[in-house]
Amino acid sequence: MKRFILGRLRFRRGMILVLAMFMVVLLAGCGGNSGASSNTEANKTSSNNAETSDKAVSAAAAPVKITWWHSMSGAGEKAINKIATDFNASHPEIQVEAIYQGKYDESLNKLKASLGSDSGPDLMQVYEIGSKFMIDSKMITPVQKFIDEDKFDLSSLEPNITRYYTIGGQLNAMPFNTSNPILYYNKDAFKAAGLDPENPPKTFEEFEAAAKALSKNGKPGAAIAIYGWFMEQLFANQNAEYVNGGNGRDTAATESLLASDAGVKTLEWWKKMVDEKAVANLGRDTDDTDSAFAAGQVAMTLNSTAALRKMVDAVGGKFQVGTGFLPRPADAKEGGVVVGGASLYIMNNKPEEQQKAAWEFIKYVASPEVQAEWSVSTGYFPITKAAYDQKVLKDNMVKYPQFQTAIDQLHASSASNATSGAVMGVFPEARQIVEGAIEEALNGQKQPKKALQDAAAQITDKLKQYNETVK
Ligand SMILES: O=P(O)(O)OC[C@H](O)CO
Repeated sequence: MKRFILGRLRFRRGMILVLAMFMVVLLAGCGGNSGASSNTEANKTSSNNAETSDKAVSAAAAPVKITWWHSMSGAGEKAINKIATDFNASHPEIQVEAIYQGKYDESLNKLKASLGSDSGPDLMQVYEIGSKFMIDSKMITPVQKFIDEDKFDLSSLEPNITRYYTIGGQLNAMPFNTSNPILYYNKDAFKAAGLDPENPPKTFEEFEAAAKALSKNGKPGAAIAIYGWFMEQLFANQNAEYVNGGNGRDTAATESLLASDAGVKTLEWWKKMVDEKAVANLGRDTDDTDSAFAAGQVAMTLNSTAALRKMVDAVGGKFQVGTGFLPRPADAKEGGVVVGGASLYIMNNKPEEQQKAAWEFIKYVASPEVQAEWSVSTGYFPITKAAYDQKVLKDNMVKYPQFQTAIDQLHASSASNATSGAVMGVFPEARQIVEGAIEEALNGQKQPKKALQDAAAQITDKLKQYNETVK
């Protein structure tokens, strides 16, 4: 593809330069022996022609412009802007404009609103749970098309990552920012509470015991945000599927399994800790739990590895930040985490030249060098194994060994439909419904099982409606 675009531009540029040089030689020849003034004239003419040809070159070489909508703020946005700037500097034939469009939900809604017009982007970052919707919408060109045409080698990509985005036998989007949820804990507070700072809790039971030990005078020792992603991950960590149809991967999901044993066990555990005042309920936003953790108000929390750079910076050495795996019930022997974060889609309503330029950019973003820098600047782990050989990543691991946890957790996850992640077109809505159910249970409005059953019925209903529309 790059060869195609570059080839066309270079051919045009080359032809213009050859013509310009021919004119210069011709005019210089015309000046002949006519002395200094004639030479000056010839030089002028030559320089005029060169100027004309430069203009022609720059007009002919006008870069292909592509817009990239993304949802990264803070450290992520800074890193994204750097990627785009560096790419533009090294690829003058393509210019990428990165535009922040709000959090994942918001940017996807903006994309939906842009459908039917060409006001949308060329390249779109969509969170993992938007995958099925993006495919069913038929508004994308699967990256598999470019991979095949370009014979792009996927072998160095993390299989656990491509597994998530391989739906319908092909890679529809290129993974970009990949994460999983980890435990963040305050090593100093652990020491003070008589807990082992080098041995974070691994099970639900150990987490509860640690949270109690860290609680003081009715002030909870931990906080967990009401984030549907955690429920999804805590299911996978018990190797439990979230929807039927092999987690929606074998056949289209028609039923939510939210109220199954894995869900009930998880929500009962969570509610018990809130009732015991071992875990604080600070609402849905992980920014609030992060702030409480960074301020030393709670000593354990859960969040994406994507928050790691920000967290380490926010704590600023006030205490030692420890990281651990996401806990699971002691009797759950298998499972693992699902790849979170987002991937990049090429929109199919843009001219072919722009789609190819978007693919060029994707390849750059997937390179070991860019992935290593991206990982160090954020906490997302690299999509390619080759990034681990990059010095910048190696140095960062030495300085911040916490960055290793999510990678180890990813590699420790067993491969199954549960850990590949659920697939459903109504996932964004389903996540909101789940968060409502968790709230109802934690606030005591409903028993955990009842809250989950009601939510599961709503999701199943949405799945039914959705499946009707995509038939
Ligand atoms: O915060 P991120 O980017 O790690 O994403 C978390 C979830 O996967 C979003 O659905």
